[in-house]
Amino acid sequence: MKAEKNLTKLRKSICENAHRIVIKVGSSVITTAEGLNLSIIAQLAAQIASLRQKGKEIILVSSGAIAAGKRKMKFKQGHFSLPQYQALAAIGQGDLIQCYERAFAAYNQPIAQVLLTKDGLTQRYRYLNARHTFLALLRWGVIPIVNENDTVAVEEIKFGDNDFLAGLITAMLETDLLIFLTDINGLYEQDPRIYPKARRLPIVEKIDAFIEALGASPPNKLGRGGIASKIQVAKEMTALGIPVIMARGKDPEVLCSIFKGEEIGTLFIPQKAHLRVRKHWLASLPPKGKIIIDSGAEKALRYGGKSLLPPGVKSIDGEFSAGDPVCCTNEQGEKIAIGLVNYSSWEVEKIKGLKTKEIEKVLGHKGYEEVIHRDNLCILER
Ligand SMILES: Nc1ncnc2c1ncn2[C@@H]1O[C@H](COP(=O)(O)OP(=O)(O)O)[C@@H](O)[C@H]1O
Ligand SMILES: N[C@@H](CCC(=O)OP(=O)(O)O)C(=O)O
Repeated sequence: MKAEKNLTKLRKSICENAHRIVIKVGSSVITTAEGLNLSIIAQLAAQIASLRQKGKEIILVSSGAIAAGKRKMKFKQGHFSLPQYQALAAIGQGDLIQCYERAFAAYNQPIAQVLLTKDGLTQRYRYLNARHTFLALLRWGVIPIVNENDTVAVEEIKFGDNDFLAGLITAMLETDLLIFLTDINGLYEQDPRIYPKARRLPIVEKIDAFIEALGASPPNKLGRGGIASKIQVAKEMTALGIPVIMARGKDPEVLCSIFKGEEIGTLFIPQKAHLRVRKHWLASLPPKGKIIIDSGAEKALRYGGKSLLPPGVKSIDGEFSAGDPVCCTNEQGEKIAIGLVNYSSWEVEKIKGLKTKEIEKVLGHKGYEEVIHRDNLCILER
C-alpha cells in the first residue's frame, strides 16, 4: 500500500515537473486496417492541446504516413518492397499532417511538420540547425509534429525508426519526459500476445537483462521496431536521467491520466539526476584551471557527446586537483565546455597527448580512462 502510494507520488512529481515532453505515437495507435483513425487523432489533439494550455512544451513524433498512403491508394494489406513503403510514406505524409492540422485547429493550436532522418542528425550543422528550429517553434508555442523522412531513410524504415527518432529528439532538446503511446498498456513480463495472463510491469527501476530479453518478441503488423526499440530507447533515456512512460494511446484519457499521476502503463525510472539540471549546475561552477584541447577533441565533445580523453589534450593552464571544475577551450581560446576533471593538473600535464592505455605506465595507476567523463561535462552553447 505504501509502495503504491510512493509510486503515485513519484509519477505525479515526474509529470508535474516535466515542462518539455516528447510524445511518440505508433502506427498501431492512429491507424486501422483502412487507414488513419480520425477519432483517435482528435482525442489525442484534445489532450495535447490541454497540456499546452497548462504551459507544457510538446513535441509529437507521429508514425502513420505509410498507413495513410495505403488508404489513399486503396491498397489492402499486402506485401510491399522497401521503395514501395517509402513511396507510400510520401503519399500518406500529407494526409497525416492534414489530419493533425484539422484536429489541432479546433483548439487554435498551431502545428509544424518536421521530417528528419536519424543519420542527418549526426552531422554537426544539421543537428544544430534542427535544434535551433525546434527551439524557435517551441518558443512560439507551436507543436512540432515529427516523422522520419522516409524517402531517404532506407535503413531506418526497417527497424524502429520513430522510436529511435523520438529518443534522439528527446536527448537533443534536453526533454524532461518521453512518452511512448502504443497499442498496449505498458510493458508486460511476457509477450501478451502469446501469454494472455502475463502481468504488466507498472514500473521498471532498471533495464537489466530480464527486461532487455522482453525485446525479443517481433513487432505487430503495423509497427516497425516493436517492444525492442522502445526498451532500447528507454535504456538510453533513463541513463541520461530522463524518465520514460509507455502506455496505450487509444485509451481516451491516456495523457490526462498520465499527468494526474494515475497508475497506468509502465514508468521507466531515470538512473540519475536529470541531465539538464546537473549540467546547469556544472555550468555554474567557477573553473579552477583550463585544459586546451585539439580540434578532434573539440568535435568529439561538441557534437559526439564524448568524454575528453588524454590524446585530445594539448596543454593546461593553472593548478587544479582531481574533482575540480575546469574549463576546456580550443586552441583559439574559445570556451567549449566546463567539467569535473578526473586527474590533477600535474597528472594531466604528464598524460596529455598520450594514448589512454599509456596512462598507467606514466602515472603508476589508472583510475580513469577519461580526463573528464562526458557525464561530468557541460558543453557551452555557441
Ligand atoms: N513484453 C511485452 N510487453 C508489451 N508488449 C509486447 C511485449 N512483447 C511484445 N509486445 C508487443 O509489442 C507491440 C508494440 O510494438 P509496435 O507494434 O512496434 O508498436 P508501435 O506501432 O506503437 O511502435 C505490442 O502490441 C505488443 O503486442
Ligand atoms: N515513418 C513511418 C513509421 C514507421 C514506424 O516507426 O512505425 P511505428 O513502429 O508504428 O512507430 C510512417 O509514418 O508510417
